[in-house]
Amino acid sequence: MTLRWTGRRDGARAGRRGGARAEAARQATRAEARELLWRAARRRPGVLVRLFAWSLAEAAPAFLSGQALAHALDDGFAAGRPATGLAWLGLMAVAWLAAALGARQVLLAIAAIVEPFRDTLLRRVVAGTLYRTAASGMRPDSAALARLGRQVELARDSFAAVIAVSRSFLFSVTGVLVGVLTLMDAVLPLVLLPLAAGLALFSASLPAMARLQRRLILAEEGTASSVAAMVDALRDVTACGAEDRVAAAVGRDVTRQAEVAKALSRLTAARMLSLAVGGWLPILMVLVATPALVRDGATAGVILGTLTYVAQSLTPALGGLVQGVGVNGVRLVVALERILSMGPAPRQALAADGPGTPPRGALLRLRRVTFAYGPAAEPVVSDLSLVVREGDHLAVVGPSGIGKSTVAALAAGLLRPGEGQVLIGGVPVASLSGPALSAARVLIPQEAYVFRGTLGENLTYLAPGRSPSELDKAVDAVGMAELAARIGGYEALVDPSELSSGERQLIALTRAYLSPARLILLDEATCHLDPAAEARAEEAFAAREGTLIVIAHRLTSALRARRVLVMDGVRAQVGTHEEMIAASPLYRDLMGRWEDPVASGA
Ligand SMILES: Nc1ncnc2c1ncn2[C@@H]1O[C@H](COP(=O)(O)OP(=O)(O)OP(=O)(O)O)[C@@H](O)[C@H]1O
Repeated sequence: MTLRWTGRRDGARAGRRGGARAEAARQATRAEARELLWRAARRRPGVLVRLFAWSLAEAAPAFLSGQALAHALDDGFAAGRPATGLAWLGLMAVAWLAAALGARQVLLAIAAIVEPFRDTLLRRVVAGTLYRTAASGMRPDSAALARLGRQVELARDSFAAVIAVSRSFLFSVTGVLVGVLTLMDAVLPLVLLPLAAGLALFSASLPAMARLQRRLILAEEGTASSVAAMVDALRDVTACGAEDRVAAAVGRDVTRQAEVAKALSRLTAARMLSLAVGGWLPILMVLVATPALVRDGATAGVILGTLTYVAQSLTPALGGLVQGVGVNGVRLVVALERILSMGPAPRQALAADGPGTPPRGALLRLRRVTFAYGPAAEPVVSDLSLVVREGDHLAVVGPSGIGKSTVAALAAGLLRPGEGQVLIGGVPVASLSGPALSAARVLIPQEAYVFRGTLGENLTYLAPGRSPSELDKAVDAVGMAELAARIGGYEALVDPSELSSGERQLIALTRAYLSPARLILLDEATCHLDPAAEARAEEAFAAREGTLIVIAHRLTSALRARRVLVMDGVRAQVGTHEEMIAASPLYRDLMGRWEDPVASGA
């Protein structure tokens, strides 16, 4: 057995690397977000064509309103031909009707783009949660799932809003500019130049606005989370007399949120300025330039038509863009970052294609393995190399949260390393198909899976076709004979809700014992058994052919193992119990505390 591990890095170097890693992760997440949005937009070209066509219909009033009013005035009412005037107004009414029809179809087309996008995100969130639950062996975090579900809804709504407003702006502005040009080309610069200036102002304020909007979303969430934590623990807070401290801590979050909101409202003034310049200045410029325009041949209708274009179409479209992109665009980016920073899509993370047959042998090799739970997170395992030979029995010990379960999940191929490689029997686990991986190793987490069915079905779940005598041997070896008799034998139905946690563990252990896998990983899989039952089960696995790795719940597991892997956060050391007592202060300390009831506080 060999081992190399640099452990978790600390200090300034780690901080710098952490910052660079976080930035790289943010860039990668953004690139992935862009790719997702782009894929969603072009997934159905037919929908895009429909969206374009109905957007034209929706923009009809933007193009026609000024023209219709100008003609209604010049050729109709001012020329004493009210019927002509009314006809032009009627044409405008038809354009509004077309726009109403178009608006409905536009909404349907946008829904056809954003709903599959939402489904993709939701599938990813649910599959990711299931995958992480399987890898960690813990209960699914339903609160986190609900939070991510809300982010998915937010992303869907914001995406829809961004498509709606940017599309509406493009079509309306094109309609207005073409309309103004056909009324009188001399008027065009009076509209176009302020519009360009307004857009430039808006673009310049956008990065700062996006930053602040992002900070506001995070601050709102921070306040909500600290208020929820306070409310949940209200009795504890009162019992400890910590009301003032907790109120001050929550107050700091509220103040932080208020400061960001104030800064954002100052920037909102800049946003209003861009709207004023791009949307209202053209009106002023047209009014001021009216005498000159009249001298150049502009009629009252041209002036009225131009003002209608600006006030009725251009200003609302610009306002929609400023509001829609400034707020919804940022919300979309933040929500996507949240969802994507959960980690890689499960399909990337799990072993998939590859040999359908399990590897020969159960030699486990971790080659310079580094793993972090999120793209920006500090690695839990860093540059770990480990060889556990066929037939070995290794116990993994270390303080809570140091990464023992993570190492077990990496060894079992449930987590894929960010760097390095895991091999079972010389074959990279990442290349094994699901069935081959299942046949090569079994990992039992704390939470044992027992389903409604017969005891025999539960025990032979990983090894169908085992004979009753084989079952008897396994049941006897692991120490569940008494339980099997109490349940009523292999044909008796098992109701998981009627079993204790320890009884469920015994069933899962016997199932693993019966499986063809030659590599067994017990991740605190005996934590609900009493010490004697735990010893019996572990000894049964140690006597079984193959390799055994035990994430120790009690330190007696280390005494039973041939080798011990001690993880202390800086280094990982491996050796026999005696070697570890001599070499590892942490191991000595753990053993000392365990053996000395006063020190251990027992
Ligand atoms: N799914 C996850 N997402 C993010 N962080 C995680 C996840 N699972 C574990 N962690 C973190 O990784 C670190 C190592 O966790 P791990 O469960 O491997 O430790 P452990 O040594 O097995 O702890 P314990 O003895 O308490 O079970 C911890 O800081 C934990 O909070």
